[in-house]
Amino acid sequence: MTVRVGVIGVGMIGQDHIRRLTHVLSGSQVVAVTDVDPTRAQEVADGLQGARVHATGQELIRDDDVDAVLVASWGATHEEYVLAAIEAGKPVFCEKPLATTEEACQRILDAEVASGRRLVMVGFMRRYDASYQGVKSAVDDGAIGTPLLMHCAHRNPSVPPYGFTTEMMITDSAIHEIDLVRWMFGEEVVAATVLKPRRSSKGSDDLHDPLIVLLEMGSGVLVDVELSLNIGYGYDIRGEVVGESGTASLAETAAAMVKSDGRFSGGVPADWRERFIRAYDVELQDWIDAVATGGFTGPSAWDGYAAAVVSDACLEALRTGTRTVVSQRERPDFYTKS
Ligand SMILES: NC(=O)C1=CN([C@@H]2O[C@H](COP(=O)(O)OP(=O)(O)OC[C@H]3O[C@@H](n4cnc5c(N)ncnc54)[C@H](O)[C@@H]3O)[C@@H](O)[C@H]2O)C=CC1
Ligand SMILES: O=C1[C@@H](O)[C@H](O)[C@@H](O)[C@H](O)[C@H]1O
Repeated sequence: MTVRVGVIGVGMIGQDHIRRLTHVLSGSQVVAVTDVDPTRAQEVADGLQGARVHATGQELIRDDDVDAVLVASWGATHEEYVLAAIEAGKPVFCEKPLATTEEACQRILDAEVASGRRLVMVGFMRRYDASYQGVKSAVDDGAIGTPLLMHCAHRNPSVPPYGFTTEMMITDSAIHEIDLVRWMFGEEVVAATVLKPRRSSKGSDDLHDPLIVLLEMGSGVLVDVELSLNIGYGYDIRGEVVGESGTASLAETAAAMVKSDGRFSGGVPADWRERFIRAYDVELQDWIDAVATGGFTGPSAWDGYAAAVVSDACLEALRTGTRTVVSQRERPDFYTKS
């Protein structure tokens, strides 16, 4: 079966996912697109054979020729599309974040549970990255003993000078580490603290860049996340778990290390598209395969909700400068199989 996909939001990642669905992966075809920028939607459709442009996301979701929906519009718009897809009984891949508030995520959970079918997958692609999977294997196998700490760095070369706020450093960027550590350690984050180091002059005046986020896991594992969103030199994602008897770290990602003239050097990825290119491929193929067989896979709406709750606690910690306890609702049995 070829899964006929409709894409809502055809900006950077929407177009990148369309490229992989069309040219890299198997079993799917992009048959419809929409965007609040109709010119952009038309340009993207023009590059696809026979894809139609819908005036709205709601219209695209109702299209009988669309089997499954991919949401890649701005975070605050995700809720209405995910809810509409659930109502239409269509599988939906939603880019992170699932929604921007805990309340919005709760509405999605309630709707999905009421529908009786697992339809939502959230785009936390780091779970599909081979290097993160290697670190997780070392943790799970006991190769480094009981885990105690994790150090993470999330460095973007730059973010737009307008429109990218300090809060988005949490909701848009740190949300990846928030999901990652829940997956890595198989437990929940119970408290969060956000520290504001000396401010970089490279970001806009109202951006407090960098930040340090401290996440306390239920078992006592402490995670520190450095968020530097105007680091300049490239897109650099780092992670190291410290255990009682060893450490496990993400490897460097350069394809080659060149040694010459008494020096060594290797490339740093330009952006998330380059760094996680394989992870996005594997993630979306996994989704297409699950949709084709009527099953479900990957990070669930519950994972999206759990990350949002922690993200909200981080925002509170950022506002108040204090350690903030995370409290989440009881996990419905519906999500036990994840
Ligand atoms: N998993 C990952 O590593 C990444 C995930 N993302 C996520 O993907 C989403 C999109 O991000 P980008 O592509 O970077 O942004 P973008 O700004 O490049 O693209 C978003 C597109 O959505 C359109 N749009 C906005 N509101 C809409 C609405 N109500 N209905 C239809 N279209 C709408 C915009 O016109 C734009 O074309 C965000 O949720 C972001 O957090 C983005 C980059 C990487
Ligand atoms: O999701 C992403 C962006 O939206 C976000 O702005 C970046 O900081 C992340 O590294 C990238 O993966």
